[in-house]
Amino acid sequence: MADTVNALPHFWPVLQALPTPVLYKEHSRSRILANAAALALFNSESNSSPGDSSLSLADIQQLPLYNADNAKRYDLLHNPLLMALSGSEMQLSLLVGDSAAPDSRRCYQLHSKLVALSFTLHSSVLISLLPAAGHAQVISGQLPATDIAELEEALAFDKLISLISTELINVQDQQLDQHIHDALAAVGEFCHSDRSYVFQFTPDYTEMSNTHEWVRQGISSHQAQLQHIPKAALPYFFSKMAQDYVFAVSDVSKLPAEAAAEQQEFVAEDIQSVLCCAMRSDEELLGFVGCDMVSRRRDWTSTDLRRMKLVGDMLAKTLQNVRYRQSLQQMQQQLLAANNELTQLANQDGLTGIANRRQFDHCLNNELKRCSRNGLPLGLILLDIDRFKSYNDHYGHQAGDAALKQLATVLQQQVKRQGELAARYGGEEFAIILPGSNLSACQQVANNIRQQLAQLNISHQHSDIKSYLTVSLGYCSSIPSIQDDGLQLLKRVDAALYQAKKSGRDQACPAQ
Ligand SMILES: Nc1nc2c(ncn2[C@@H]2O[C@H](COP(=O)(O)OP(=O)(O)OP(=O)(O)O)[C@@H](O)[C@H]2O)c(=O)[nH]1
Repeated sequence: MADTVNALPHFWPVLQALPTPVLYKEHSRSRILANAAALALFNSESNSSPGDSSLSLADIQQLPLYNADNAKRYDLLHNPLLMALSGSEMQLSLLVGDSAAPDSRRCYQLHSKLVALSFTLHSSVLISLLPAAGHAQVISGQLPATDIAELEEALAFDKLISLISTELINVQDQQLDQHIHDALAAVGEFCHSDRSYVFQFTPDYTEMSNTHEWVRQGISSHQAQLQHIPKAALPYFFSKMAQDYVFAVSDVSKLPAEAAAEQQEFVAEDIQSVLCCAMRSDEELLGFVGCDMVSRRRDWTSTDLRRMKLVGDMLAKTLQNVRYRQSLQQMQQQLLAANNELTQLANQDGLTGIANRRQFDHCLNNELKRCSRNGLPLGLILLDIDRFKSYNDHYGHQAGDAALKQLATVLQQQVKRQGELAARYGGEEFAIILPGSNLSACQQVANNIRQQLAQLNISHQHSDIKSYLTVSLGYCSSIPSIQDDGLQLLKRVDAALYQAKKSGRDQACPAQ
């Protein structure tokens, strides 16, 4: 993944070195950073690899946290770390430690705060655990009645889903995979399944691929083999999914005869029970989310179904959002490219391809202001082909067009520096803007143009000037004042061009 995604906040080394366990979670990221003291505290329960300073939501859920007042283990619904990570500011005592050895549990004071350390729009959460003096008195709690337990479990699941969906609402494209993985891990842990996964269908519903997977420790993964599975390989599954949007099998050995291919696949993956729910958005079947039981069989209940459907709906909306966003971005890029093309067309002369009058006016205005601000001279050359009417008359309009293009190429070669522009001013008249050029530099450019045109030797046997095509040029240069406008400058350079014509053509005259 890109460095920017994994990059640690700049203040992290400070928190990392603190002797106090600290957790830090940025609003827009699923990752929960844990400093060395926190990793040491949670080490035995965390799945994090050595050297990794982050924990997942699933890691946090597994931590053995106990209420300091009654020594009861916190369930998911009341887990203070999860509550703090979802944005509740709090301060409370809790016990952390071994479930088998109550005496080894240590008491911590949990402080959580919403902070804006990373200058993002959204707050981040900073949690610290200060060791508290002594153990709280352990009170043996009573087991809750079954219906309360069920209610609590249902509430806990809803809380978990709301936590995950909050993460998914703001998910950035490059974080999507991590978030889906976190969601699958949380669902897998919560539903006590051995695998949980997401498959996506191709838009024509002829193939499916296992795009995301979570597996319990010790359970084998089959994701690599479950890519591009054609409809023909698992016809029963594909038709069930398209028809019912659910595939729930409590005992795979009891699948009907027409599901022989599916049964063979389930046996190969050691699956005893399987539950899959469609991910649908706007009636489109995007894929499905599912879970497997490997270590034991399980009779799926309506609650299991409801939960899996909830997760499927949530992931479908997320995937669809990402797709919308991607197609919107694509459309924006196409619009931008079309816009650029239009702007270019609007500023280009159709015949010669150099700047047109519109771009010339715009550029002259800008350069006048820029040179006036910086006290720089602004040079301007105006030129006109000599005896072009007779050229057209004798050689034809098409040959005239070709000559205009050749001249434009010569002019374009003169402009190299930033702000310089060669343009077709109109008809057979051209202009060059030369910011920063004094009168002698302009004269130099004008002479270059005459020389290069002479070298091209575009035959004009009907000219009374030379036997080839020539141009007359007027040029001027001055440091513009703030009141100067382009019109005054053009009048001066036009008068110089008129002078060049009057003096016999094929020459360059400076403005007075
Ligand atoms: N082939 C072609 N000719 C053009 C184009 N635009 C203008 N012209 C021609 O340019 C010629 C300009 O002629 P005039 O303004 O009479 O000037 P001239 O014959 O060049 O003579 P002087 O400028 O006095 O040397 C006209 O015949 C126009 O038709 C164009 O896009 N293509």
